Amino acid sequence: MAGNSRLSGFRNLDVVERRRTAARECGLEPDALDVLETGGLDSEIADRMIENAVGVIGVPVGVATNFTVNGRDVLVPMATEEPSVVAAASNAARIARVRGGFTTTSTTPVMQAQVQIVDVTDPEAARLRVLEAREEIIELAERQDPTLVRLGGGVVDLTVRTVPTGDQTYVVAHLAVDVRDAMGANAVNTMAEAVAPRIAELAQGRPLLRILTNRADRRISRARAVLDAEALGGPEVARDIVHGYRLAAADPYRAATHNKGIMNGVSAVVLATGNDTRAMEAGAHAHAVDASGRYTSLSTFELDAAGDVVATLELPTPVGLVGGATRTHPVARAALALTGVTTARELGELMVAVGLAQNIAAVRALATEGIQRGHMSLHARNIAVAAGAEPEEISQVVAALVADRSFGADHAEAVLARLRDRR
Ligand SMILES: CC(C)(COP(=O)([O-])OP(=O)([O-])OC[C@H]1O[C@@H](n2cnc3c(N)ncnc32)[C@H](O)[C@@H]1OP(=O)([O-])[O-])[C@@H](O)C(=O)NCCC(=O)NCCSC(=O)C[C@@](C)(O)CC(=O)[O-]
Ligand SMILES: NC(=O)C1=CN([C@@H]2O[C@H](COP(=O)(O)OP(=O)(O)OC[C@H]3O[C@@H](n4cnc5c(N)ncnc54)[C@H](OP(=O)(O)O)[C@@H]3O)[C@@H](O)[C@H]2O)C=CC1
Repeated sequence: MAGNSRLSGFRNLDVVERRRTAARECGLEPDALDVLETGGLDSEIADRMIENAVGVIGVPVGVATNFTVNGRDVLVPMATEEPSVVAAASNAARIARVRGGFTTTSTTPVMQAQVQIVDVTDPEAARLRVLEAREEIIELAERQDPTLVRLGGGVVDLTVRTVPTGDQTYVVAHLAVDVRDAMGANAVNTMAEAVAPRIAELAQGRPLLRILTNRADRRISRARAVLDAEALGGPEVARDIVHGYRLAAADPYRAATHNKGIMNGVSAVVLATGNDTRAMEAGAHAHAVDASGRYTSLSTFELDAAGDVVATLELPTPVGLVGGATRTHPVARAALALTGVTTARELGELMVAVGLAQNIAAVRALATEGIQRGHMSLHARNIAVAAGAEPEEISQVVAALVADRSFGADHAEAVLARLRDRR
């Protein structure tokens, strides 16, 4: 948690000053974020993390300001290669703050593993035979992870489905497990492999796939924010934001982009905290398919009786504070310390608040001046560097590109050549 996340002028500090300021606001030691200077990972650690390691890739980590979540200020670490993402999240958090920021809730952190049984002659009866052994199967599963059970987690449910396919109907058992502060994939996969032979015996079939489902629809985090119409730019802007959302709700072509904007924020926090970006993305896009099978918007925007915009977002949040790279990656540890979260649920809720902020900023820009002014002004620094600008030339090239509202590579090279000619 931060004492105060409303750090106006934070952007004008240099990188070291920003680290010191963020650490101070979050009550951390002054050097607590210094590991971010180098990315925290050398080839030796990398070699222990993946196979055939040949090195590491750097990704910038920024801090989003202005966030209030459930009445408490928080500074948010975001790892992203995309310009304007951190600015946009901070911008929308500043607007949401006017009406108290983000309110979040979440379910118990339940992940599910699937056990597929093939070659079953009587799948409907097999389903019931497996359910009749519910207690025995749950006990066998929980024996695999005494730590989790000791921490108050463990199996919360056993369900069995029959899944008809072209030539046979599979029996598919689901183990639903409260994984506490873990992402939980390894934990539930171990359980699934342990119980599969017994389930197959009961079903009188052959066990095949035993793996978690990334459709983590029993582990949901939710965020809601009221956006003051005046702070958004006035009642017309508020109405146009809702029109922008409605297109995403009705049209899968727009929904994919709308949801990508949400994931700009979510994935950046997932990556900064050493969590599994693919699991989060898979869960989110599966959740974007509605009951009729149509891909739609993950968020909603409505006008309330006062004419303010109320924005909501619900997402599966398969993320942890233990396991995976969360404790082995030094940057992940520093990033988690910055957030001050103490449970995986709080982390998931924070991610959803950031996703909603990102979505609000993008849709507001699209419903008003368009995305290019804000986004390209910040991306112009990359364009200037790609055109060959030296550090002392970058700000002049950026200023010219923004003034000309022209961001092509040829134009940047021409601006740079003119600048050098004038010297
Ligand atoms: C870019 C802004 C924020 C400019 O917006 P602005 O109104 O020019 O900014 P401002 O200078 O008035 O500052 C307002 C606040 O924004 C923040 N801010 C502003 N600039 C900075 C900066 N340089 N560094 C750090 N923070 C910045 C900062 O919090 C600041 O308040 P302060 O704290 O200073 O009092 C705005 O235009 C915006 O929100 N645009 C949306 C950009 C966006 O969504 N980018 C994502 C990439 S595009 C994409 O991939 C997704 C998309 C768009 O396709 C999704 C979709 O279609 O839905
Ligand atoms: N499809 C997918 O998404 C897949 C993802 N993965 C990967 O799995 C990894 C995550 O798996 P995960 O199970 O979280 O990792 P771990 O197995 O590393 O961590 C979970 C274990 O940590 C121990 N633990 C200690 N403290 C806690 C606590 N407070 N809450 C919960 N558990 C605690 C538990 O038991 P104990 O101490 O006994 O270990 C638990 O089983 C990620 O790296 C992910 O990329 C893997 C396969 C598939």
